[in-house]
Amino acid sequence: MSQVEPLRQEAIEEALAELPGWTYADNRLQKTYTFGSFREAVSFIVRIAFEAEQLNHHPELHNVYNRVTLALTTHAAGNRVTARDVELARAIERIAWVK
Ligand SMILES: C[C@H](O)[C@H](O)[C@H]1CNC2=NC(N)=NC(=O)C2=N1
Repeated sequence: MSQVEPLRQEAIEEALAELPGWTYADNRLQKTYTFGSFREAVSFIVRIAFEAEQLNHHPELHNVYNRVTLALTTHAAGNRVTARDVELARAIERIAWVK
């Protein structure tokens, strides 16, 4: 399936141009979101969980109080960034804007 092929560096950079705050490092797309409270941060995580299940693609999640750090990579592509990670990052951006 083409979606599980690793993206070329140029494709990753193109995608990142439309994903403010996201970076590419260690074969992952990463971003840290900061909220007003722990409750908001956990709410964000729960909404991501539903989206991840819909997409059948799951982020690595790390939470400290009001911060949530996400790392996206595709296990099925040998832990490389694929179009599925870009799709999930876009979905997460939409979720982050809905308060
Ligand atoms: C069977 C199922 O499609 C796979 O296990 C899915 C589930 N979620 C996944 N999430 C991520 N991040 N990478 C995967 O390769 C992946 N594979």
